[in-house]
Amino acid sequence: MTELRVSDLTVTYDQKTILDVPHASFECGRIYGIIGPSGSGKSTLLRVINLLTQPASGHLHFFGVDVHLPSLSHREGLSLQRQMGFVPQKPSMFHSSVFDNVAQGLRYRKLPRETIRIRVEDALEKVDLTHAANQMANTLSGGEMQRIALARAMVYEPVLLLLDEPTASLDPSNVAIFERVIQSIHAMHKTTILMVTHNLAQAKRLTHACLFVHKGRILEASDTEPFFHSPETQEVQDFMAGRMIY
Ligand SMILES: Nc1ncnc2c1ncn2[C@@H]1O[C@H](COP(=O)(O)OP(=O)(O)OP(=O)(O)O)[C@@H](O)[C@H]1O
Repeated sequence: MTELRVSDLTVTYDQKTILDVPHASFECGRIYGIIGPSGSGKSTLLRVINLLTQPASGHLHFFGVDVHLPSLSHREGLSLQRQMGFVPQKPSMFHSSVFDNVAQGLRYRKLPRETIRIRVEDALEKVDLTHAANQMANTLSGGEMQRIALARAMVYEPVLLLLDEPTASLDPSNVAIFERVIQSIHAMHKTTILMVTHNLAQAKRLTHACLFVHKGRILEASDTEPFFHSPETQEVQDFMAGRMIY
């Protein structure tokens, strides 16, 4: 069942179109990789879906809610945004404890104190940071901060999780931990996940389907197995083989 869809989407900067997506759809409960060369528009696509970038045109069908993106009100945007979790490449930490960093979103939502405590403890356990709950968040390692960001994004149980190159600056052991956490979160909640990644092996390991973005367009989209083993376009074949694409 398709639950997330964008249509007639264009993003322009200085009168130049940098994203042009007539249609893209994502099924509920699957993990998608968004792949493509640098500057092709991957992050912009993620930011449009997260309502951080306003497109020149486009509709978003978000789990039963249809919105015209250029005329979306702040209030409506906020209510949709609260159903999504976003993990950027380099998350910034609030100057407070790990616990407070994860609790912040729930406090904004004015949840009862005890509910917050239970949810935060549960999220910290999932990302294996229970032991660090009372430490200052900005004293932790890059890999641990990335897991705090994931806990922060997951703690209010979003229906959609958006990851923008979340492991790009991590060493292999932290990449492995982060991937394990993603897999266990997905197994537990069946969250729909969209992940921009430059790491092809990671996309193979984690995703059910992939999209290839090139020059602002989605050139290819298919399940992960055929995407990697029988790509249809020359550009994707070249990209997989490590050749320059134009
Ligand atoms: N705020 C902005 N103002 C002007 N141009 C922008 C802006 N944000 C992005 N762009 C341009 O839009 C294009 C797509 O950028 P985007 O960050 O989406 O690419 P990307 O595929 O995620 O790249 P990378 O893999 O290097 O992160 C690039 O040419 C970029 O320079």
